[in-house]
Amino acid sequence: MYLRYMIGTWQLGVGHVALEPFFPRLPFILNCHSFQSTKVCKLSLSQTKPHKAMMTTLFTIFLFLIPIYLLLKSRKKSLERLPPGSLGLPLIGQSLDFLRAMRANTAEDWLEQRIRKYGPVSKLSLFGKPTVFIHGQAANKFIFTSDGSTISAQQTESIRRILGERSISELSAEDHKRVRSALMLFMKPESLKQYVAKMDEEIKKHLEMHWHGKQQVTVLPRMKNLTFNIICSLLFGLERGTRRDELLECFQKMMQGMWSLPINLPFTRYNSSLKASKRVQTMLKDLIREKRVQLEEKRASPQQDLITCFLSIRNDEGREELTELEMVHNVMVVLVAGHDTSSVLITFLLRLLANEPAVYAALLQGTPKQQEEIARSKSAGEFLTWEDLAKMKYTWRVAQETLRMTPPVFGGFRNATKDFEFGGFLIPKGWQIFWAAPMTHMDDNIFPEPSKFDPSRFDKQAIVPPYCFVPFGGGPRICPGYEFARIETLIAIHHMVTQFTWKLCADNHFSRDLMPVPTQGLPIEITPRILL
Ligand code: HEM
Repeated sequence: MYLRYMIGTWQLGVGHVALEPFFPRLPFILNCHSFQSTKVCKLSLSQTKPHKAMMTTLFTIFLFLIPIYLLLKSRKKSLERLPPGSLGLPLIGQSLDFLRAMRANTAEDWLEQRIRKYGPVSKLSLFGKPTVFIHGQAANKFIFTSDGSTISAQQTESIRRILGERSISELSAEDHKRVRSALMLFMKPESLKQYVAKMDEEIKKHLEMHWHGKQQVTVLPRMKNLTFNIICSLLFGLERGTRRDELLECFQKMMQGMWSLPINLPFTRYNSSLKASKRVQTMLKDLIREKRVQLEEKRASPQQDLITCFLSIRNDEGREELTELEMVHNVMVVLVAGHDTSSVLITFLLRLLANEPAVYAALLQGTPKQQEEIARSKSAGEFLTWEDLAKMKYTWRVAQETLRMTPPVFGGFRNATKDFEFGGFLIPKGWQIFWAAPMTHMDDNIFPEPSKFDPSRFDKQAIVPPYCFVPFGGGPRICPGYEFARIETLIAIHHMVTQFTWKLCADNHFSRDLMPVPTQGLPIEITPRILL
């Protein structure tokens, strides 16, 4: 606003009409320059030498002012084409308001208010950067499918400093494809099939240790622990022990400061997050080096875990396809992207099943084959198989509906890599673009009666319009952990519903930090269940 005001004032000062009082002879000077041969002019020029000097000075000033005038005019034009809204205070912008709304679980309303006030495209400032908020099916499609020449997926500088500049989310074009295909080699369904039994074992162990013999469980922290352990064991081959505990401790510190204000002073959350990130990186480097030796000595196999898989992918020259830094940063990003999200999904599924007895009953005993029947078909100690998971269709629909109503990832950012137009507005190079999943998930034109929990919406995937159900994002950057998350969620829910019943001990509210967090982490009272 201040800038606009200044430019407006400038314009008045140098504009054609306003200039005349300051330079009453300006038309004359111009005429002189262009028509020196006219009689009047010749006469005038020959009159006095000081007069001529003054005119030359004024002419020089004028020539100097023209480019400034044109620059400011085009700037003003650009500013006028920016989306409506305010950038707020420098650095802080609307970050605190937004974080406050997230914590109060009113972020959807906060965004709706913006839409009512400013329309479908508006500007604001989040996490230290000017930002444009866009929403809806077309906006999602644009965000998820635009290539790096218009927008890039880079995280904010503050997050990049924690997660590293070579992580998949920072990379674009060929680099992104190269790292993503390395990741997908391990994360594709055909590969993950082999790990169903291992995941099953990890989940059973978790229930034995933390659920059986207990009357109360606080779900969210337990699930974070579980999903962290699953990733450590399956993706990094890091089994239970002090090393895993130390990694977990550092990792939790790192996560705590990720979405705080990026002020790097000794007492800030951000500062301790940066320190924890350094420690996590050192630990991962050590792990990678150990695994490299194990592979060389044939004590490990390429398919053993994600790290051995990364180390075994070779380029045309026979060298490792990913640099060591890329391995470290991508292992970190998988740890962050994979463990919090899935733990939130499982937690909110347990909350939902406590609140919706009919859904719980259908999931347990419905037809065709649901969880109870699948459990009955297993002998003691036998692990679930890929085929068992294929039968859990209703459970996954319930999970999808949970993801629609409470997406673990509220939204995300992209960066404009050049000036471009969206919705008739200019989005300048360097600005962030912010998308939010609930804006389509809770749109009653897309999902009628959006506040009603209705898993049948996902009976036939085809009826959900594209780019409207986006808990896993979309396009070339769609979550590569989708299948991994599906498998661990189905196995966890299978064991929980067949071995326990539960009821909530606290109220039903939740806040967002940025992930959804139920009151007190969702304490539940559990009772063991016997299969008949
Ligand atoms: C319920 C569970 C999960 C949800 C809701 C979820 C959600 C998302 C979303 C929305 C994105 C896209 C962000 C964007 O486009 O800006 C994403 C990307 C990503 N996710 Fe997930 N995710 C989940 C589980 C996982 C798991 C289990 C892993 C790994 C083990 C994982 C790894 C990743 C990675 C590496 C990316 C970045 C992909 C890229 O930039 O190409 N996610 N996830």
